[in-house]
Amino acid sequence: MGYAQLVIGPAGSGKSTYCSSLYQHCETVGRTIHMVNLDPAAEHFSYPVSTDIRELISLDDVMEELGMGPNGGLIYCMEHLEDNLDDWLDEQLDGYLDDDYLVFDCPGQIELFTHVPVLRNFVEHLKRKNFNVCAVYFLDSQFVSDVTKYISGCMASLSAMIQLELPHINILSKMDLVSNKKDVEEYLNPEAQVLLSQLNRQMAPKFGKLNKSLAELVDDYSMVNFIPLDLRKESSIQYVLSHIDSCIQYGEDADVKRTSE
Ligand SMILES: Nc1nc2c(ncn2[C@@H]2O[C@H](COP(=O)(O)OP(=O)(O)OP(=O)(O)O)[C@@H](O)[C@H]2O)c(=O)[nH]1
Repeated sequence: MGYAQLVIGPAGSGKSTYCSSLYQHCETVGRTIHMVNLDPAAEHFSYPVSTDIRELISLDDVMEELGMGPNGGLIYCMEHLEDNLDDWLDEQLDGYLDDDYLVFDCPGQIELFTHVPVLRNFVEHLKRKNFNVCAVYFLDSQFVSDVTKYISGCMASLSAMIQLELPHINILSKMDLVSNKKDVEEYLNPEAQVLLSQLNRQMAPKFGKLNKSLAELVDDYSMVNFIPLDLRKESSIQYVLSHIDSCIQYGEDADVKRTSE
């Protein structure tokens, strides 16, 4: 059994920075994790990359050789990965041991976790290879400065949840930029009534029915709640990690083995 985090979310939401801080944190506490780059456009890393999609295909090459633009090129690269799950990916995964813990740093193009099936097929492949996988969805805390932005962030996260069908954790990133923590509190576990009154305050009355449906949708999927992450604090990283670990049952098998010995 292997364990994996799939780190997803819009471009610039803080995925790679989280990966780097998580790696450092694990080093400090003496825990081994392996970082996998799934972004064919990435250039610089502040963590050691143990597996890199750019060894299979890079966005630069695709743009140069096929004359594609950055977004079409990225989808092309990811579809190429999908075509190579049984050979390239399996060869990479065979290099890891049972119980290894992988962190996949994904590209930020939103279509990859809304309607393009590449990541879903990628995840299905990992599951067949006996990995317990958790989606870790990043939303920039600046989204909670405005309820309409917040709702759009929730909708994107919901669509990733529905598309990937994985245990799913939402992270509110860049908490160091939030000066008043009280401002975000009501968004961490949002209540339909609070969202609705805020939406109605900002939007024209003709959107009343739409606002009600959106607020109820977020409330119905009570899974749409957020864990705040402040990378300046080790305790905050540890808190997020322990939530993810419990989602993928990391550590539980080891505990069972220890008790039965
Ligand atoms: N203040 C602050 N800035 C952050 C934090 N996390 C990321 N950033 C900044 O936000 C920008 C984007 O961060 P990345 O980690 O590259 O975001 P990403 O989601 O990997 O972006 P893509 O690779 O484009 O998908 C960078 O300038 C980071 O320095 C944080 O916790 N606090």
